[in-house]
Amino acid sequence: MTSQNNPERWDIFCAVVDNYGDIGVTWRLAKQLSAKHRIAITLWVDDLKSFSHILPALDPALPSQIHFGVTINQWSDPLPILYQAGNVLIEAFACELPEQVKTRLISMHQASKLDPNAERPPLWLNLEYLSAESWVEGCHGLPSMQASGLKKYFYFPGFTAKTGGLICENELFEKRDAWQREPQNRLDLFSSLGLSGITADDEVVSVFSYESSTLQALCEAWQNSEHTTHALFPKGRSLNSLQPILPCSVETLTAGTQIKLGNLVIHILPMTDQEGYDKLLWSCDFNIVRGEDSFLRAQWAAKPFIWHIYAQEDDYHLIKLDAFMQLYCNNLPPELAKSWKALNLAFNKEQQELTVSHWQKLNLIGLPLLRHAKQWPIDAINDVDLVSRLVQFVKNS
Ligand SMILES: Cc1cn([C@H]2C[C@H](O)[C@@H](COP(=O)(O)OP(=O)(O)O[C@H]3O[C@@H](C)[C@H](O)[C@@H](O)[C@H]3O)O2)c(=O)[nH]c1=O
Repeated sequence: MTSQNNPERWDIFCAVVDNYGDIGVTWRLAKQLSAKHRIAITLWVDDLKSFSHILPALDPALPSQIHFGVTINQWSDPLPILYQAGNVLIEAFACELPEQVKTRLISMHQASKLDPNAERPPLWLNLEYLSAESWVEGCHGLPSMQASGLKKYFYFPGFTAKTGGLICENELFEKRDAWQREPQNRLDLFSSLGLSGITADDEVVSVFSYESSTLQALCEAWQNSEHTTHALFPKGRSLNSLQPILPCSVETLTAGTQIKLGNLVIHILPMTDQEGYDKLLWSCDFNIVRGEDSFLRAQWAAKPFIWHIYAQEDDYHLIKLDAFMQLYCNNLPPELAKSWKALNLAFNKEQQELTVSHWQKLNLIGLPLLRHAKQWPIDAINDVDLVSRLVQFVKNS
């Protein structure tokens, strides 16, 4: 089936490695291609159960269903639904395509070599992970010749004009600004999430990170600080690090639970859909985020943040962290840049005391950082978002 105004049909394949990032990014991509460009998108996902955590309306038992105009198919072996080649085929993050799909691509390729009128295979792209490293510009868009003679192109998201860009929906910033202009919105959101006792003057921090001993250190600092801090933790990995300071076992915590420790109130959040999570980021004073998608959404939220980067072998993630921090801090006053970088580095290296001391310094210089956080999305988008660049890339290929 194709969409009303656009005859194109694209397939996206996503294997959920662990966590929610792979499906989080591909789901945003699929929704935007469908909504903005009216392309008929089929998203094939191998783990619908994980997907349902960020799309609660999804029924993991169904082999095929439609949400936000996107057809979502179960990817199991063999595929429960016949793969019918469209115009474009995206494999997310180098996932290994199903045999049936590869066989189909090869037979289409061979047929089109013999007969110029035969249907051509779809344009095949591999969507890569986001990185701010400079080599990305040189690799974005390069083809790789497969043994079958087919070409696969590497599509690299990135922060500069020569990369594939960043996923950002139309009018996202206008919607965010309208939300943030009205202070009641955040209070209404908090109460709709079952959070009570948050007043307009309280500091609110969201925490969606991996396990880290620095979380305990930060919580202890908030506990002893002079003002009230509300720390919002979606049920998940970051909570494991708080066990030593919790009065009960982490396993018994459910959404809505509140734990008061001195001037700190820890709230356990339900996981919401992505639109709900965006609003949460817009509503907090500070966000601790991770991985790829929440990291980008924290930037679009125009609020200061710590990025807990996904750990890689030989500490390669620290190189990626540094590349991003250089870029993010380009237009920041040197002292502030130093402080924000030091905080992020200390958090990622699990240096507890340093994290706390840099956090405390950051509070003193909070306002310029907030101003920077507001300007950054406008600079980072570099005129055109990822989906627009991707559609153009496909047209030019
Ligand atoms: C907390 C929360 C998150 N989310 C979404 C936001 C994101 O789309 C997604 C989380 O994804 P990330 O922030 O990328 O973090 P992650 O740690 O879950 O994913 C990671 O997975 C690894 C396998 C990848 O290699 C990493 O690069 C990274 O993407 O969950 C919700 O929709 N609702 C929620 O309540």
